[in-house]
Amino acid sequence: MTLLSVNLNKIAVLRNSRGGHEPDIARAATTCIEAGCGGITVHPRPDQRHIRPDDVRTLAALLRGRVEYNIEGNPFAAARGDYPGLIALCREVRPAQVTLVPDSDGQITSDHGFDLASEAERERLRPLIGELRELGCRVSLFVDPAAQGLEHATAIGAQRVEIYTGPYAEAFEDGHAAEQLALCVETARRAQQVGLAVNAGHDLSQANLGTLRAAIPGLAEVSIGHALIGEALYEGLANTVRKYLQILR
Ligand SMILES: CC(=O)[C@@H](O)[C@H](O)COP(=O)(O)O
Ligand SMILES: NCC(=O)COP(=O)(O)O
Repeated sequence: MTLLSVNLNKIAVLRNSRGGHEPDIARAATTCIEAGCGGITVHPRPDQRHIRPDDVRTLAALLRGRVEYNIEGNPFAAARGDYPGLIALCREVRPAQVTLVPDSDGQITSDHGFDLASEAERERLRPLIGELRELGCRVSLFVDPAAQGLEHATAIGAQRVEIYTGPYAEAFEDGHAAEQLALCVETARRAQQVGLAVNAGHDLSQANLGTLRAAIPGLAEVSIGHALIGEALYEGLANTVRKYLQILR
């Protein structure tokens, strides 16, 4: 069973474009939950272009005891304005899972994972992972499709990795996904071999998800936002979530 976690960033993009409360994040989350999703993902960023700290708090209250809450983001990005930083938000709301992502300020979206072959990178992450685990959060690290150094991830406390599927999705669209898919599959295999559970995400869609899912045995979770919310414009949010769940059955 692969859990579907719906990323609501793009609902917040639309809302923020006008100010006000619509479309409403809580209503969108409730719709996804009632349609059967297993989790909700948000990726707050210091520039608050989409998910804001208050959204993180609202969703925490709404999701508790219902579905998994996955908060993604860069733990090293500085607090800015009323954005207190990723770790501070996690201290407040204690999500089920925190996915650490090494994206920089102002980056249009995530485009690479942590370099776990680098001891310096690992030592920066180690205390943060320790604190998050003490808070009761499961910790996942965003990694490249051809990630190296996975064998060190459990030693610093990580329990999962999320494989960055952007290159796979791009290759799929161009009709030659085999090479990128093989990288994801091999990374998943090596991660599982060292005791890490495997998540995947970025630019997954109804078109490319089934192939990825079939190729990675034991895929624990996919987090999907951009394509899913786009598809929902045509098909409705609940229907779209159900279609993803069909693919994951
Ligand atoms: C880690 C990842 O791939 C997603 O969280 C992606 O970065 C979505 O974030 P945006 O919606 O800000 O692009
Ligand atoms: N972790 C990936 C995610 O949450 C959603 O990414 P995308 O589907 O918006 O590209």
